[in-house]
Amino acid sequence: MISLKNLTKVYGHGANAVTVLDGLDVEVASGEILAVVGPSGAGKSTLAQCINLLERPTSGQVIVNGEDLAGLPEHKLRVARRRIGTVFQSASLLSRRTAAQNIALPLEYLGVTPAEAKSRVAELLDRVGLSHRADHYPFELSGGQLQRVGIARALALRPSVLLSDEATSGLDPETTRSVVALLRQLRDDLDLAVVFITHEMDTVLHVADSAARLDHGRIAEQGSLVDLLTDHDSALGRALQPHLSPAEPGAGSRAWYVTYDSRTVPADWLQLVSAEIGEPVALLAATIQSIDGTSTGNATVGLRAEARRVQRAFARHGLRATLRPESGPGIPAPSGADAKEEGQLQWA
Ligand SMILES: Nc1ncnc2c1ncn2[C@@H]1O[C@H](COP(=O)(O)OP(=O)(O)OP(=O)(O)O)[C@@H](O)[C@H]1O
Repeated sequence: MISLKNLTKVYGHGANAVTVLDGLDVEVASGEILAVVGPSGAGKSTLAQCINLLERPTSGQVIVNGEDLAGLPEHKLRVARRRIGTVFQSASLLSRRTAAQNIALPLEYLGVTPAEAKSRVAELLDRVGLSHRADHYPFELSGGQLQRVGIARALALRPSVLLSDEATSGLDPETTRSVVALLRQLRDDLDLAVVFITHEMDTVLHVADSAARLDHGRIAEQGSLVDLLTDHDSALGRALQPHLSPAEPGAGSRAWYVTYDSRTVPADWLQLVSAEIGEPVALLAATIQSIDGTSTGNATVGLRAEARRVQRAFARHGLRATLRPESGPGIPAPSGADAKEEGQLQWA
């Protein structure tokens, strides 16, 4: 497991000081993949460098298996760093070495005997599905294969933490899927704590168990994927949902944005809500996925019924509905009790 406590990184001094990471508290258990997302300049690369101690944090702790690595003197840090394997965006392999020789590098630095290194490399190549490419040079490998070699090399010294710094960025969707599947397999087989830093939101849904959003050097939000996706008010949860372009509601109907607000939404909620409100629910857009066996998702639906009735019906089945702001124009304004109620509603 890895935990970051009050992790802070300041570049420069005095009037030129820039606080790039500002008191981060993050914990990743063994067997968990945490995705860290955030816009450009949020501090993701700096975080990666502080986690693998290529940069010393200005203050705070990087605790791996109970020991604070950030506080270690340089000579001890070299050894302690082995507990964290890093996979970079481009696998950065040595071009004159074969896949097997690249994977062997960390073992050579450590002074492992050639026989031991050979057997460990063979085991790692097998783990990443590249035994048949052992003697190939980087220029003979595809982007996905290069990343697999990078992953094998990162695992050579049996780390307990794997740091993936934009490791799937720039790969095509199919290759990304296969690298993601490999990371999940390794997480399970080796009980790794994985920190997966990315700017690609759609990859997060496929790879992570939990996610944290970094913004201006602070953790703006974090939680398990299911919690984030079933939290109607979570900006990160909403950003993780695939982007949809809903159809227009019919004349006289209003568009409602509906999210799964519980882990126990019945599969036939559409029929149930429709029966309860007493009118057919028009489905304008929807995305539903299963995360760890829990259904999550959102839908945009069109309904004529008055607001409170709609919200109650959805809430009874573990869903939360808010009127979409764009449903206003062209749609008759609510009157009477409806208008009063809707003044109290939160726009999606
Ligand atoms: N060595 C440095 N000295 C001063 N400022 C730095 C240094 N390294 C990074 N920064 C600043 O820290 C902030 C965060 O940079 P960082 O590269 O960590 O962000 P990022 O989230 O990885 O961005 P991107 O997704 O564009 O790579 C930026 O404002 C950057 O200018």
